[in-house]
Amino acid sequence: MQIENTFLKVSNLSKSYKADAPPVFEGIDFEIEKGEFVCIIGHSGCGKTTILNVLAGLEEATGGNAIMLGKRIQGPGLERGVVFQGHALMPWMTVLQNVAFAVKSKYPDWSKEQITEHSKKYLAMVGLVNAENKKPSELSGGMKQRVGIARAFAIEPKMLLLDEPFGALDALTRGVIQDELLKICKETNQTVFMITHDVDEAILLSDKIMLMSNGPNARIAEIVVNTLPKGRKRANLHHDAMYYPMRNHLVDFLVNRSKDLQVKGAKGELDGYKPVIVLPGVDAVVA
Ligand SMILES: Nc1ncnc2c1ncn2[C@@H]1O[C@H](COP(=O)(O)OP(=O)(O)OP(=O)(O)O)[C@@H](O)[C@H]1O
Repeated sequence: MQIENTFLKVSNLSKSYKADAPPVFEGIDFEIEKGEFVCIIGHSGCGKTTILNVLAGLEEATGGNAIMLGKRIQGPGLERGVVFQGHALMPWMTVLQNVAFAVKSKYPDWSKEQITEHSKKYLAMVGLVNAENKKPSELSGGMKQRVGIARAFAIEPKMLLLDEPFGALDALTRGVIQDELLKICKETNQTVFMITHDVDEAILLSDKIMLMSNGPNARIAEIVVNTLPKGRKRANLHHDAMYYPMRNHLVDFLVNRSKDLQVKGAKGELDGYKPVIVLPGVDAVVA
């Protein structure tokens, strides 16, 4: 089977938490290329976090598999960095120590100086040089989230997994961190899988947006190609001619179409279903 050329290939993934209940999701197929930024959107409970946890190796799928760079994902690994909504910092460690701890796990042979220098480089990237000796309890929510991002980037993961990392932040802080994330991803050609509920965030950041139908029996219903040119800026995004076709398409899905597949899935009528590939404002084709 020729899988080595695809960075990440997810095939026929399904998950059931209870044997006597329908699966949360099933028949999940998608691919991510190196350097791609992919967002996933869907209503609460369709299984987005479960998929991310399978990719992180924190959860086992019931069926199917996820293959990254030719190797099946099994268990957590430092080639994948995760940022959770709740930032999960170690409260007894300083900002620098939180990042350095992760760096030491990834590069156990490095000297203390190397680890410190590397950690500081990533703290600088997220604008936290002056906070390196603070404890998490002394930081704002936005600062904690930046430490989580610096920590995830500092282990130089091949894939970054972001579970609504900005969900709890105010709009201003969120915007600043989104800009930082975009900049770092561009500089490092980072591959990203990100869960968000915010369609504007998805339009700003992503190369493609996967839309999940409602659970149980959730599917990837559509893969929407982001037709807005790269180099996007929050301030003028809404002036782009592609912005409203894109935004309307995403919102229409969430409001109107997200339930459509659920009924068919519950009747077992979706065997072999492939997501529709959509280019809003341009065209719609079935894969
Ligand atoms: N450990 C678990 N045991 C049993 N059921 C679970 C477990 N984790 C998740 N579920 C169920 O699986 C379904 C999908 O949950 P998941 O958190 O993956 O959804 P989600 O799309 O990320 O939701 P949200 O947008 O609200 O975060 C939900 O119905 C949830 O109750």
